[in-house]
Order: sequence, then structure tokens, then C-alpha cells
Amino acid sequence: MEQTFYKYQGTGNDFVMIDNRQQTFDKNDTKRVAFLCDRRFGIGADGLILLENHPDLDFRMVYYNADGNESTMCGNGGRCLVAFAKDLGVIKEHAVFEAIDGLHHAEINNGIVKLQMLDVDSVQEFENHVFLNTGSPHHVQFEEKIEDFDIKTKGAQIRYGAPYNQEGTNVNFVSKVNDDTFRVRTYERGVEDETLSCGTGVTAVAIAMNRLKETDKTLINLNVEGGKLQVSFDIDNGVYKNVWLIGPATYVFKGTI
Ligand SMILES: N[C@@H](CCC[C@H](N)C(=O)O)C(=O)O
Repeated sequence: MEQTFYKYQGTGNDFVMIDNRQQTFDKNDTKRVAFLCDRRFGIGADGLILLENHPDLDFRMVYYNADGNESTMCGNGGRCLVAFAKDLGVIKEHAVFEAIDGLHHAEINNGIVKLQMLDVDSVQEFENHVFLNTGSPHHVQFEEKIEDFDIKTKGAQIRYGAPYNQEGTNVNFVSKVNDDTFRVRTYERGVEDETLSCGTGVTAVAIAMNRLKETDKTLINLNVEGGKLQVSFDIDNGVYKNVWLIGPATYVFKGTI
């Protein structure tokens, strides 16, 4: 059967979007999802997202990585899905939707999407890295020479190594630009390569940098390979609350396959 799809990107993290409000998409067909995301044989994307009806909220988000497997929360994907929902006429400027990690509030204005992320109450500090979950698992570590760093090789070593092993983690390499700005490059689990941006990743970096006292700001700029994002939060007794991921989300093209 012919499938209509839409392509969106958020700071270069790109997604195939499918309107599944009529439940026509076979959600167990991992090979089909991987094919649609394949950059040579299919449409090409870091992930695929289904927009579905929800009985009480604006919509439901179902997220798959490029490898075809359903995965944990995707921050940039969530922002792109809000733009898609607006383009479909499902929402206006505000949205409340359900994703795998729970409920998300969002706002869209002039192509900029603000997405509320999970509260974070656990930030694990180790000798050379920090680990936290912002809807997806993230390893965060400093890398001075970030521009020349082999993200794919080093990221894969960490992602598949102990203690993460098969379940894995996303891996973020960070360098400090100034007191409120950090440069981030991310190796993404399920894409198994560097992506141009990772929303839950920059959220993890912003929180980790605050926890490590690299910044005392609560609105932090993150420069990624595909553009610029911001993360803001409040801190209440060591818990990061009211966490927002902010940045552009853009329609690219539409087609059938
Ligand atoms: N690109 C995403 C993260 C997607 C999930 C990740 N690959 C995983 O499986 O953990 C983002 O923008 O957050």
C-alpha cells in the first residue's frame, strides 16, 4: 500500500512523520521502519514518528530509531511532531501530548518549538562523566578537541561498553564556549552514528553542566552540528523541574512511497 509521509528536521536531526490517526501503519514492522529511514534505499532519516489520536490529549507520539526499533523519548522529534500537528491542523499554538516517557506540554511560535521535558531527579557523577535520563539515557563527558574528535568510534566504544552494554546509552561530548554556552556532539543509540543534534542530549548536557558547576545559569545555549538550541530549567531541592527544550522545527518535504 502506498504510504504518504512528511519529512521534518530540528537542527538537523531529521524524521519521517506519518499521520497514523486512522491506525493504518503496521507498528510491528521494524524492517519497514528501517527501510523508510535508510538514506540510500529509502527516504532517509534519524528516526520515524507516528502521530496518533489520544482519548484525552491533543495526540500521542510513537518514536522509532533509524534501526527500526521503537525507543525512548526523542526531544527533537517531539518538537518536530508539534510542528507537524500544527501543519495538520490538530493543534494551534499549544499542545499537550503523550510520549513513551509521559505527558509533554509544548508551544509553537514562528517555527520555534518549546517542549517541556521530564523532571530530572537523578544525576550520577563519575570521575570523567555524568549519567542521567532526560527521557532517554545520556552519558555526558568533556572533550577539549571536540572539532577533531572521532565521535562515531569513541561514541560506539562507550555505548556498547560497560556499564551500558547491549541496552546502551546515547553519548554526548561537550566543550565549554563560555559561561552560558556549550558545544555538543552526540553519538545516538539506534542510529549508531553521530547525528547533527539530539534534543534529550542537549537537555542532559545543560543539566549536567549546572550540576558540575560549569555554569550557574538556568537558561543555557547549546551549539550543535546542525544549529543552536536552548534549555531552561528551575532547580528545586536538587531536582531539575520545569525543563524546556527550545529551538526550530522545520518542514522539509512530503511524498508517497
Ligand atoms: N534524537 C533524539 C534521541 C532519540 C532517542 C535515542 N536515539 C535513543 O534511542 O535513546 C533526541 O532529539 O532526543
